[in-house]
Amino acid sequence: MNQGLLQVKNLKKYFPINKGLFSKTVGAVKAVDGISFSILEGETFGLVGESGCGKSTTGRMILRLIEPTDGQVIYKGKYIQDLPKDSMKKLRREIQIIFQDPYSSLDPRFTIADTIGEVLEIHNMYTRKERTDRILHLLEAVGLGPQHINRYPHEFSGGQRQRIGIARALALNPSLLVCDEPVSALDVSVQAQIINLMQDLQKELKLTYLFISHDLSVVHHICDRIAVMYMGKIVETADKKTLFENPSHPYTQALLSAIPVPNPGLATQRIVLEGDIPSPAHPPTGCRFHTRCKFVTEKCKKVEPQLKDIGGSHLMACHL
Ligand SMILES: Nc1ncnc2c1ncn2[C@@H]1O[C@H](COP(=O)(O)OP(=O)(O)OP(=O)(O)O)[C@@H](O)[C@H]1O
Repeated sequence: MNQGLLQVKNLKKYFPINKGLFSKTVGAVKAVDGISFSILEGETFGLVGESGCGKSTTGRMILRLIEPTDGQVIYKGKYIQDLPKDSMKKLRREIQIIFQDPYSSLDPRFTIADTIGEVLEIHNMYTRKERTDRILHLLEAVGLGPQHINRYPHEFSGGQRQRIGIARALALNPSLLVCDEPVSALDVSVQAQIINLMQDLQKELKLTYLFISHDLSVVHHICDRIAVMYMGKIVETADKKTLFENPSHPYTQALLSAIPVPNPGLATQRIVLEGDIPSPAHPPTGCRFHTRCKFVTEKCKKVEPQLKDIGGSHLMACHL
């Protein structure tokens, strides 16, 4: 039985809002506000939603780049917030990140050999001679060649730079990759190449992906299961087929209605979301989506809906 590789339980991140000469805390941005999900070994789990809904903050807490305000992240049965420093260093090998913009995460003064070599060196992996072999092997795995090893980031195209970002993330043999909008900065044709590469690598190296994206077409390509986030909360979770064929939350329905459909016969009417996204510093009462929902009732304005199983592990948080 495939146990969850990673579990997130009631995870929260509130960023304090400080004002005035003495930086007094006057409120908080509720970036992530009590979310729970688990990721199974070998799957691609998508986290989708509009800009600012808390996707990247969730990813950063899983990597322990920032500490949660509350809740737990459990990796292979271990509570990562409780891990001592040396165990945390080992865990950092197992959970790696691929960024949206590899250019800003690659040091322009470093060649590719330096960039990947540094990661191996920090973790005391391989001897100096073995490191070069490892880097060549990684470059080959991501579709680059030995001729690239001594080149600098500016000598590569966007797609090639993302390949380098992937090679660097794979250098320590991780199990879980947090992929934070990994193809959003690329042209559509290059996006497809990178997605295909990621899928091939996943099979070959038995990787598990948390795939963060605002783009449902991309998520449709790569994800097995998907959680839809709105203002720090998960509003719906389902396997890909269920979510795309039977979206149940009005927010998911609106997001899906906005993506181009390959077969116009299947096209649904576009649902236009009313109004702007409210500020996460002052989230609406009751259901956070009620200010933009065309099915809103009095109950939605007062009572916060809980995420409930509506059948076949399809979870949804809506009063309707
Ligand atoms: N360090 C921080 N301090 C204060 N507020 C923050 C910080 N980081 C993120 N936020 C706020 O938290 C909310 C969630 O941000 P987050 O980056 O997680 O969203 P996102 O869904 O990943 O969106 P995007 O794709 O635009 O990055 C936003 O309102 C953002 O402004």
